[in-house]
Amino acid sequence: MKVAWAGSRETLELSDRMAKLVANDPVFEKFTRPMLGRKELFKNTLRKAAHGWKLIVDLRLTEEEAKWLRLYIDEPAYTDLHWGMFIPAIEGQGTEEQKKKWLPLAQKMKIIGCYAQTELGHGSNVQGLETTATFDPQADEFVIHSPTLTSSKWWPGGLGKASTHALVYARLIVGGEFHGVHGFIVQLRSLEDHSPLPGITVGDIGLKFGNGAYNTMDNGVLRFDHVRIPRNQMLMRVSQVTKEGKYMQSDVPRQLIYGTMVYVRQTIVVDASKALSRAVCIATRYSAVRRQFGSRNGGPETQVIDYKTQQSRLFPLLASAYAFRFVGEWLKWLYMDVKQRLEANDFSTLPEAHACTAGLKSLTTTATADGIEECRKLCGGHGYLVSSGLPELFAVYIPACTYEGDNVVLLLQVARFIVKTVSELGYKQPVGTTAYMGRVATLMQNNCAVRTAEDWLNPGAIVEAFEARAARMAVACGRQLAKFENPEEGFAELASDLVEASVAHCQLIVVSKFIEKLQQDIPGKGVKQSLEILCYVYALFLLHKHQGDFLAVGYLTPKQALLANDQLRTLYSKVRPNAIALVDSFNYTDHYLGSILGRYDGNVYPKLYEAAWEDPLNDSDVADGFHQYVQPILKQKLHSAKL
Ligand SMILES: CCCCCCCC/C=C\CCCCCCCCCCC/C=C/C(=O)SCCNC(=O)CCNC(=O)[C@H](O)C(C)(C)COP(=O)(O)OP(=O)(O)OC[C@H]1O[C@@H](n2cnc3c(N)ncnc32)[C@H](O)[C@@H]1OP(=O)(O)O
Ligand SMILES: Cc1cc2nc3c(=O)[nH]c(=O)nc-3n(C[C@H](O)[C@H](O)[C@H](O)COP(=O)(O)OP(=O)(O)OC[C@H]3O[C@@H](n4cnc5c(N)ncnc54)[C@H](O)[C@@H]3O)c2cc1C
Repeated sequence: MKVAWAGSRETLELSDRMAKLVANDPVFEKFTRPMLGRKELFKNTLRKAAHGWKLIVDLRLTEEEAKWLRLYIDEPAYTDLHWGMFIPAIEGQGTEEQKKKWLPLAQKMKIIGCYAQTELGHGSNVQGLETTATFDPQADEFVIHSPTLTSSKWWPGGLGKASTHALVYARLIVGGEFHGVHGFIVQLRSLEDHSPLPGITVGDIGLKFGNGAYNTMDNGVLRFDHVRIPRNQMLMRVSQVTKEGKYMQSDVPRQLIYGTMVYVRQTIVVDASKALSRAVCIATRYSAVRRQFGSRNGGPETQVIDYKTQQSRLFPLLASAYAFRFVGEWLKWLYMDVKQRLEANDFSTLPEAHACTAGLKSLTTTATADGIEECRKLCGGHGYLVSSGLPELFAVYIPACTYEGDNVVLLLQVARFIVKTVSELGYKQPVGTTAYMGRVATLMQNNCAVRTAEDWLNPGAIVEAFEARAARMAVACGRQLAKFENPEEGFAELASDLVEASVAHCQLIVVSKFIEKLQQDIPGKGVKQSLEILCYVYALFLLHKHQGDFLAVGYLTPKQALLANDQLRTLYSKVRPNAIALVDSFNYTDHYLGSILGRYDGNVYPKLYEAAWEDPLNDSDVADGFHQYVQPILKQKLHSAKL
C-alpha cells in the first residue's frame, strides 16, 4: 500500500530518503514554532530555507528531490512563491528571450521573486486590479504606479521582506488606451543592500491566524510611485507592446495570463491529500490508543475507534485522503498534457483544464480544511493541544480555501463551463470530464436499479448514480437560466444552485478517477481489495451526505438511499481491521506528523505528560506576575458584607 500511495517504488524510496534527511537534521526542528515571536519565527524560516538550499546545492538534489525536501521541511517560506509562482509565470508567459534572461537568474537564486497580483481592493476580480503600467514611448519604458490606496498590492507571499523582484499584474495603458491586466517583472530591492528602490514602498501585512502556522511567510504590501522599468520587462508571450507604442495580440488566448494559477491549483489538489492524510493519520492512531467506557468484568475499556460514530466520521476522511491522492495524480497528468499542447500552440483543452483545476482545488481544499477540524474533534480534548499537531495544521491549511481563488468564486467558474456545455449539447459532442453529458437523454430517463445493499458494490451503479445526479442538476440549472432574459442576471440569481451543480460535477470526477485507478494493475497482496473498500466508502459516504440531491432529482428512491447507508456500515467494519495499516502506508515520519497523539509507537500518555513540563509556564512553580497581580487579591481585606 505504501507503493500504491507513493505512486511507484522509486517515488517511495526517494520521498523516504528526503523525509529522513529532514527528520534527522536539527536545523529543521519545528516543535517550538508555535511559541516563537514573529521576528524569531521569521528569522528561523530564513535559516531553514537557506539550509534547505545549501542541501539542494551540496547534495546536487534533483528537482523531484527538492520538492520532497520542501514538503518535509513543512514550513511555508518565501521560496514557495519563488519556485511555485514566480518561475512558472515566467516559463508560461515569457517569450524565449525573456526566459533566457530571467530563468537562469531565478533558478540559481541570484534574484528572489514573488507573485504580486492581489491588491487591497481586489483579489477575486483580477480585471478589477487598479495598478497601472503606462507605456512611455520616448523612454521605451513602462511607468508602474499605484493610483489609489486600494491599488496597493496586498498579500503576495515573500513580498514583505524577502523578494528582490516581483511579478506585478497591472492594467496596461498604451497611447491612452486600456488593454487589460498583464504581468511585469519589477525589481523592488537593491541587490547590494536589499533596501527598497526609489518609488517603492514595501513591507509585511502583519500577523495571520494561529501561532506559528502561516506566520513564517512574509505576506506583503507594496506601492509604486511612478516606478520605471524597461519595455522588455512586460511578459510578452500573450501580447506585445512595440517600441513604437503599438499593442499587438498574438494567437495565444488572453487567458494564458491566468496560467500560473492553473498550475498552482493543480499542485494544491495534490497537497490536499497530504494535509488530510496527516490529520487522518493522527486521528486514526490516537483513536486506537484512546479508550473510553465499555469495560466488562474489569477488562480494558473500548478503543474509541471501535465506536460506529467514530468510524462514520473518521473512515470517510481516510477514504477521501486516498481519493484526493488519485484524483491529484490524474490532474497532474491532465496538466502536463495541456502544458505540452500549449507549447505546441494547441489551446483546445485549456477550458477543461481551467474548470478541472478550479473545481477540484475548491472541492479538495474545502473537504480537507473541514476534515482537519473533524480530526481535531475526533481526538477529544487532547486534539486541542498544540502538541497534537492539529491546531497548527488547521491554521496553516485553511487559507487554501481562499488563496489561488476563493472556493466559491472557483465553483462559479466551473458552473459557467457546465452551463456552456449543456447549452451546446444539440450540436457539440462533450468530451473529457463532461463526456457523460453526451448521454444526457439516458441519464435523465434511467433510474437506479439497486435492489439490495450488495447491489451498491458495483462501480457501474455508483458512476451512473453520480452521473445522473450531476447531469440532472446541470440541466435543471440550464432550464432555470433559460427563463431569464438577461443570462448574467439569471446566473447571479441562481448562483447558489449553480454552485451545488458544480460540486456534483466535481464529486463525479473524483469518484470516477478513483474507480479508474482500480482498473489499473495494482500489485501487492490485498492492496487492491483494500482500495476498493475505500473507494466504495468514499462514494457511498458522499451519496449518503448528499442524498437530498439524489432524491430531489428523482434518480434514487428513499429505500435505495437507505440501502446505501446499510452498505456503508458494513464497509466501515471492513476498514476497521486495516485502519492502522492504511495510515501507516502514508509513510510519514514522526517529525513530519509533528504530533504526540499520532506517534508511530503509540506512546501517547507518557509523552503528553513529559511535554507539559516543557511549557515555559512550568519553568517555575510560582508564575511571573503572581506576586504583582494575584497575591494582592488573595490578601485583600473586603468590607462589603455581600462579598
Ligand atoms: C527550502 C528550499 C526550498 C527550495 C525548493 C526548491 C524546489 C521547490 C519546487 C517547487 C515548489 C513548489 C511550491 C508550490 C507551492 C505553492 C504554494 C502556493 C501558495 C499559495 C500562495 C497564493 C497565491 C495566490 O493566491 S495568487 C492570486 C490568486 N488569485 C486568484 O486566484 C484570483 C481568482 N480570480 C480569477 O481567477 C479570475 O479573475 C476569475 C476567473 C474569477 C474571473 O476572471 P475574468 O477575467 O473576469 O474572467 P471571466 O470573464 O469570468 O472569464 C473569461 C474567460 O476566461 C476563462 N478563464 C478564467 N480563468 C481562466 C484560467 N485560469 N485559465 C483558463 N481560462 C480561464 C473563463 O472560463 C472564461 O472563458 P469563456 O470561454 O469566455 O467563458
Ligand atoms: C495566506 C494567503 C496567501 C496569499 N498569497 C498571495 C500571493 O502570493 N499573491 C497574490 O497575488 N495573492 C495572494 N493571496 C490573495 C488571494 O489570492 C486572495 O485573497 C483570493 O484570491 C481571494 O480574493 P479576495 O481576498 O479578493 O476575496 P473576495 O473576493 O473579496 O471574497 C470575499 C467573499 O466574497 C465572495 N465573492 C467574491 N466574488 C464573488 C462572486 N463573483 N460571486 C459570489 N461570491 C463572491 C467570496 O466567496 C467570499 O465569500 C493570498 C491570500 C492568502 C489568504
